[in-house]
Amino acid sequence: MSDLTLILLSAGSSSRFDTTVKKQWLRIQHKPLWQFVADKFEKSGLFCKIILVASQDDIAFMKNYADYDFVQGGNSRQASLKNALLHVKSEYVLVSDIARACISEELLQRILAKKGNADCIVPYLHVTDTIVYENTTIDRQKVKRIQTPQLSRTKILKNALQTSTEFTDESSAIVSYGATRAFVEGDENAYKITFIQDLNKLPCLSGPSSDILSGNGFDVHAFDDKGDMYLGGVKIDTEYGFKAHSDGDVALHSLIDALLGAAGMGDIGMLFPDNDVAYKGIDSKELLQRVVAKIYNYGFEIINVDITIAAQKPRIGAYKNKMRQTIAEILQIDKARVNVKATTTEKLGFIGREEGVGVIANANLKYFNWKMIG
Ligand SMILES: Nc1ccn([C@@H]2O[C@H](COP(=O)(O)OP(=O)(O)OP(=O)(O)O)[C@@H](O)[C@H]2O)c(=O)n1
Ligand SMILES: C[C@](O)(CO)[C@H](O)COP(=O)(O)O
Repeated sequence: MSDLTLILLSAGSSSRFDTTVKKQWLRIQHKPLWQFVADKFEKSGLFCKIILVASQDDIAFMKNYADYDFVQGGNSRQASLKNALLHVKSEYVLVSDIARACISEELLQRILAKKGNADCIVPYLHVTDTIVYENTTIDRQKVKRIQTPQLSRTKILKNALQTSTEFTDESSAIVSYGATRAFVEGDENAYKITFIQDLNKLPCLSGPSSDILSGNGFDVHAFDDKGDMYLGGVKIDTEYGFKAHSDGDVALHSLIDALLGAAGMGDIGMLFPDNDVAYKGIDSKELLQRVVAKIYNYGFEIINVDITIAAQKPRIGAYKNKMRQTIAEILQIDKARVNVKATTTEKLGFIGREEGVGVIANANLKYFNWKMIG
């Protein structure tokens, strides 16, 4: 049985990456980056346990992809690491940034070959540029660029992190604690994705699949003889509204389900339960905005949507253009890619009897093509 646990840190918010997608959700074919990295480590068969640290929201979605041990992250890299360490019992722990996506077998073996030589084994690279610190040129022979993965004695690392000082890597905490660090040669390919331009430096990654992912949504709301009516994000001029926990915008609810369906993200009730007071009377445009943010964060782009409103009443024609405009703005796509249709049901069924409205929607997504940028 291995005495080594792997912790993959994936709870960052990608603020310096500065684009709509979080870097851990870039796709390699269909796989998110975090899964691509985790699967590669898992294949080595070296670990008794693999822990993925991620945000609470992400974990809910990550579970759809793979069965790793997921642990909720904290507000800093170090806080995330401390949360993960609570679940580590093995003598040794290897910690790596998910953002270092191209870790070679050779680098891993170089690190593991030194196991036991020091409390922390660290890969590093030489510096070849001139280094100026404030206004002084310093001896670059004495400077090292530190990478991950880093191999630590679990007990020492846990103790070293019992401090309020924030360290940017494990080895710095361990040295500050008075324990020992040994270096091994790093690897330029183990580059950390920090800025969008770093996507140029990842030889081990192929781009995302160009498949189109489609989803559908269906929702019905009964009329209420009081209240305001909202449909497709637009206030409709009626004397009646919809019975609902939210504002009852059945068109946006159907569209949300279509988007979630295409992304494989469940349904509206899972995200916004209708017994949660937080959503009482909520503007459905806000719900759509939250879903759209997730869709982009998780590495998707929206190609087009199509909505059919089945209503004997009210008449929709005069509002269609405003609905398209409103929805396009929230989805951050051209109005031309948002289609809204309306139909009666020829007086048949509950819609024909003017008891309520039903809406079906379709959405098509593709993956964010980071290869075009990188
Ligand atoms: N609260 C945090 C912050 C960072 N990380 C992880 O630590 C690694 C190194 O962090 P960095 O590259 O800085 O990622 P982000 O924090 O996402 O980036 P930024 O600082 O630009 O927001 C990443 O794999 C990141 O997911 C983490 O697990 N928990
Ligand atoms: C741990 C690390 O990758 C070593 O170089 C680096 O310190 C992480 O820094 P970040 O600011 O959390 O990306």
